[in-house]
Amino acid sequence: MVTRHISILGATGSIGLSTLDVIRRHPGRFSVYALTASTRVEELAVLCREFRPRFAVMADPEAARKLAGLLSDVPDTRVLGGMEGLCEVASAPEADTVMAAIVGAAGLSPTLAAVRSGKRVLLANKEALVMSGKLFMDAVAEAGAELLPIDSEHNAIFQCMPADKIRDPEAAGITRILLTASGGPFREHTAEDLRTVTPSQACAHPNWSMGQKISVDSATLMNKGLELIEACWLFNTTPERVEVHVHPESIIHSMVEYADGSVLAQLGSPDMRTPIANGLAWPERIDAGVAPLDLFTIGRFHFERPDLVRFPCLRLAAEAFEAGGTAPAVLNAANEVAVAAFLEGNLCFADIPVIIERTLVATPVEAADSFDVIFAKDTEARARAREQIGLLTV
Ligand SMILES: NC(=O)C1=CN([C@@H]2O[C@H](COP(=O)(O)OP(=O)(O)OC[C@H]3O[C@@H](n4cnc5c(N)ncnc54)[C@H](OP(=O)(O)O)[C@@H]3O)[C@@H](O)[C@H]2O)C=CC1
Ligand SMILES: CC(=O)[C@@H](O)[C@H](O)COP(=O)(O)O
Ligand SMILES: [Mn+2]
Repeated sequence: MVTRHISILGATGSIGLSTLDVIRRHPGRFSVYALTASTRVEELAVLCREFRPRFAVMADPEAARKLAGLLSDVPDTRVLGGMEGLCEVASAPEADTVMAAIVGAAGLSPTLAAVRSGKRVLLANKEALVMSGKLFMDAVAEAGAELLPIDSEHNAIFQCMPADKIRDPEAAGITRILLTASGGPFREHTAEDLRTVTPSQACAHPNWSMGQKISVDSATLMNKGLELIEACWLFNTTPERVEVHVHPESIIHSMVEYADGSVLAQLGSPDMRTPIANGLAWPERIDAGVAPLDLFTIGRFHFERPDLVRFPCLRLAAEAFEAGGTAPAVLNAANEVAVAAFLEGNLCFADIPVIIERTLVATPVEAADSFDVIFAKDTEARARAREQIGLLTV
């Protein structure tokens, strides 16, 4: 058994901690090369004491100074700071695998650094791919990186496809991808109710325990919109061949339909350690610490169509993908700004799609010719989204 040397970007988050839980179960198989976080210094210090990585990186330079102080008696671990430090550990030759689990656009540069260094990249940070689409996939191909989907739906789809036809589903006889969605905590709320829901209600996902930003995305259905775009890039397909099925139990993580009428599905308890273990050990299977599925207790599965009137974010994402160029980067930036404003109590939940739509209208689409164009659009769209929030709240 060859030991994999892993850098975890976003180690203190929900995906980061689940990744470390799987690694903890297989001491000979995995070794931790680097752990990174943004501001949660104490949490990263505790993880460093347990896993003894060669590097620990705080995106925030002041936090990096604090971490160096906390780890002054841990000589095995060198502390770095800032985006430079993140990119350095993501591309270091000593690591062969990178878990990309930073939330949002902040993950794009370090994830890209890992891709360009030809690593096995375990992609949880869907925003990086949504923002840069073709540029990102071209970088994967050019560097010969091994991109494995960690997002539960995409990992399920990956498991239901022949491994050598991931980028050529038609050649595999695949006719459709059935992307499942829980519907989020407000699936049965009226449009009126959606005006008064709180951040803590939005973050209380019915089935998954996740970070705040993705939890709000699940509640607006923007998560499914981002995942629709993610599926199109990962599996080289079009939105017409991806159909969202609301499945409130979150047990079927997605399905793949074949020309002969077969539909293959991947099922499991809603626990991210399953797709994470799949990516870490692929093509082998290892224990993830996940309890066996008890279908007798679950009893029934339900399916319904998404309601695009109450949850317009899914429509907005499909339209941005259709518009192409920099539109998905604008969608993503506006969503990040709107979700942050909602979490801070400065925007009503029902106005999240309003801000995104107005930002998309106000920001001209350009050809996505380079990553520089994407980063510039991201900055421009954030400023426009903040302007729109200001207009709405005066
Ligand atoms: N949670 C889940 O089950 C799933 C998550 N994903 C995706 O995985 C990614 C991570 O999600 P999740 O784990 O829930 O998020 P969390 O908010 O729980 O964790 C985010 C991690 O990123 C770090 N971080 C935040 N901002 C920055 C920044 N500006 N620069 C560098 N690091 C930063 C955080 O550090 P700190 O702790 O210091 O703030 C933390 O380690 C997202 O893209 C999400 O969409 C996909 C499928 C499922
Ligand atoms: C665990 C995971 O992959 C999340 O993206 C999850 O899918 C969120 O659930 P819904 O967006 O389906 O509510
Ligand atoms: Mn998902």
